[in-house]
Parts: sequence; C-alpha cells; structure tokens
Amino acid sequence: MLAPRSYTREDVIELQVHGGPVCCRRVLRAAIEAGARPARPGEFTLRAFLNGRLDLSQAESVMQLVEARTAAAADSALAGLRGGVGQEVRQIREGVLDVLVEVEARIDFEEDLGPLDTDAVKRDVAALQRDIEAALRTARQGALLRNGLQARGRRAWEEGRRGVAIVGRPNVGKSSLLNAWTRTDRAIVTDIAGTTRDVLEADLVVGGVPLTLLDTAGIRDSTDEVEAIGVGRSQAAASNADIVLMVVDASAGWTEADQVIYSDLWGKGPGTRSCRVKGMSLLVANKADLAGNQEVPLPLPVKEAFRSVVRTCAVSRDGLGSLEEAILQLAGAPQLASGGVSWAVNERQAEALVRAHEALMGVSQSVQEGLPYDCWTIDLRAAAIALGEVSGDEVAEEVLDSVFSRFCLGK
Ligand SMILES: Nc1nc2c(ncn2[C@@H]2O[C@H](COP(=O)(O)OP(=O)(O)OP(=O)(O)O)[C@@H](O)[C@H]2O)c(=O)[nH]1
Ligand SMILES: [Mg+2]
Repeated sequence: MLAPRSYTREDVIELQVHGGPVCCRRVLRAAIEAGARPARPGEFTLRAFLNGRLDLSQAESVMQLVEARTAAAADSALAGLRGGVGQEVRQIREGVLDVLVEVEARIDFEEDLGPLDTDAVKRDVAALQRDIEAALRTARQGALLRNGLQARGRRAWEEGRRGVAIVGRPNVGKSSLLNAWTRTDRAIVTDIAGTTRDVLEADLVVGGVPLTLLDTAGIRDSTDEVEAIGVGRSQAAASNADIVLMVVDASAGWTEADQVIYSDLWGKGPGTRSCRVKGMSLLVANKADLAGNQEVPLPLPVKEAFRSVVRTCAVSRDGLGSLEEAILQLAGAPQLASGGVSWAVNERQAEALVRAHEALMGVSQSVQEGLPYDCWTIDLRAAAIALGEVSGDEVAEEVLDSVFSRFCLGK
C-alpha cells in the first residue's frame, strides 16, 4: 500500500493542470473504481483527494499515476524552470487552481458532489482578478523605475512620453522648486504671476532613478494669447506625466484657484472618467517658511486624491529630501530595493498577467451566461498557465511531451 501523504498537494495539482481534464477525471475515476471512499459524506472531490480525505488505501494504481507526474514535476524543478519566482503570482495561481479543481470535479461527479456554489466561484474569480491587477500595478511601477521617469525634448512629451510635471496656479513657486531641486537657475523666477510661459525641462537623478522635471506655466484663465497657449501646454504636460506634482502656496492654503485647477485636471478624482491625469499625484505645499507649522486644510476628495502632501521651501531647499522620498515611494522603489518586485519588471511577464486577467474575464462571462463547466475550465486552465509562466511553475512543453510519451497520461 502506498501512503496517501507520500505526494504533495502541489504535485497533484501539477497533474491536474498538465494532465488536462481527461487525465484529472481519469485519476478521480480510477480512485473511485479502485475503492477510494470519502472520509466525510459528500466529499468526493479532488480537493478531498488532495487533502487526504479520500481513503486511497485500495487505489494503488492511482497512486502510481500520481507518482509518475510527481517525478515529472521534480524533473522540471531540476531543470531550473522554477527559478526567479514571484511569490505573489504563485499564490494567485494556486487560487486559480483551487477553483479549477472545484469546477472540474463537477464535470463527471456532480451527482456525488451536489451543485457548484456559483456565487462563490464568481467571488473567487473576482478576487483573483483584483490580485492580478495589483500585481500588474507593481509590474508597471517596476517598469517605470527601470526606464526612468523621463521625457526627452518637448516633442517627447507632446508625443506622450512622460516625466514629472510640476503644475499649479501662478506664483506658488513651481520654477523656484525646479531651480532649487536641480541646483540651477534654469527657470526665470519673479514675483510676477505668469512668469513662466512655456514648458521647461530639467533632468535629475533621484535615488538612482532618472527623472525629467517639467516646469510649467501657472494655470489660470488668461486673455493673453501667449499665456493661454502656455496654460494649454501645462495641462497637456499634466495629462501625460508619470507623476504630477501639484504645487500650492502653504501660506495661502487651498484656494478657489487651486480648486479650479484640481477640478480641471483631476475631475471627480483619480481613476474617474473625468480625470485627465493618468499618472500618480503628489501635493506639494511650498512656501512652508511663510506658513509656520500650520497644515494646509484640504477638502476630503482632494486629500484622497493625493497619496501624500509634502511641505517644501524652495528658497531654503527644505523638504526636497522628503519630496524625493515621496516620489520614490510612489514609483515603488522601496519594494524594488527589497527585491519584492524585481520579478515584475519584465514585459513578457506583465503580458502574461494581462493574459491571465483576460482568461479570468472569460470565466466570469461563462459563469454569467451559464455555459457548460468545460468552457469555464478552458479559461481557468489558460489563466493558470499564464500565471505559471510568471511564477516559473509552468513546465516546459518538452518535459510534458516526454511525460506523455513515457506514461501516456491524459491522451
Ligand atoms: N518665501 C518663499 N518664497 C518663495 C518660495 N518659493 C518661491 N518663492 C517666491 O515666490 C515667487 C514666485 O516664484 P516662482 O517660482 O516664479 O513661481 P511660479 O509658480 O513658477 O510662478 P509662474 O511661473 O508665474 O506660474 C518668487 O518671488 C519666489 O522667490 C518659498 O518656498 N518661500
Ligand atoms: Mg514659473
């Protein structure tokens, strides 16, 4: 007799995914025919099988099949196919496999198992989609960091390439910030509102990440033709930037003019359809030296729109360190430094995450439309395979081929 615990849950799942539905059902059927019995009534699922709650003492041939697959999984591990794994993605994949197992077991054994809890499947799939979205966000942050937050040349940002845009109403100190930050006097600074007329760029390296700062014309309604063109360019820079720093005057607080700019650029807030800013947003309360210790009181939606508020004084350069920290934080640099997202900066992997997400959309649709379980499992399997490509759990084709030719599983 083979001890049921001589294989791991993961091994059987490997069998489940790569052996395909036929193989998986064969294993379950063989187990049942060989006399496997559930320890709890009604628990005649592959999950019970995995958790050792099916009595498999009679099912020796089944265990041999399982062990054959286990050997294949071990082969692939030896071949280094699991190197550089993203733990988050592996967990998502396991979630997908759990759903797959549940659905697949119903294909042949619904009468033993009772109906599938469709609502639970919907909930699980939606949660898995959210997890993938989070992983994608991390991936994009990684890509952002790797490529740098750059925009080279005016044409570059006009064409949609991006950087860190400094926007706000006239005279709040945007140009002074650029000068202080880059330790230059590139931008003209005066106390006349409307000094800056055009987008001005300066390159900077922050924590190893190259940034292109874009100083912009103060945004306001203007009858001056040149200024109005400049304002249009400020708005375009804000919509295309990876990060938008909205600068306000800390000593004046949140003014009506700030609110007008906010509503124009952020609409009903980040992520809403009315929002023109696609990048991440930070609020900079400049002229902190004139504001004492007073915080800038902000309307709640504004507070929620900006991940953080940084106080600066462009004259003394105070607060620039905190500003740099906040930017690196936004760009995901701390995780990158600790190795957490190093897996995520690969375009191919991000593409696989998108594929997994699309496959799960397919599952939701199949559930919604009441399509047969076979349709659900096709997409669930596609999602698992795409995620496996990222986590390194996907075994190479040639390994599978050799397994099929050696053991004739599932075909
Ligand atoms: N006390 C104080 N004054 C500042 C600070 N930052 C800028 N200023 C002054 O504010 C005035 C406007 O500064 P700018 O940098 O030209 O402002 P801007 O936002 O670029 O203005 P526009 O180009 O007109 O949109 C100048 O007189 C600066 O010296 C600061 O942190 N503290
Ligand atoms: Mg200026």
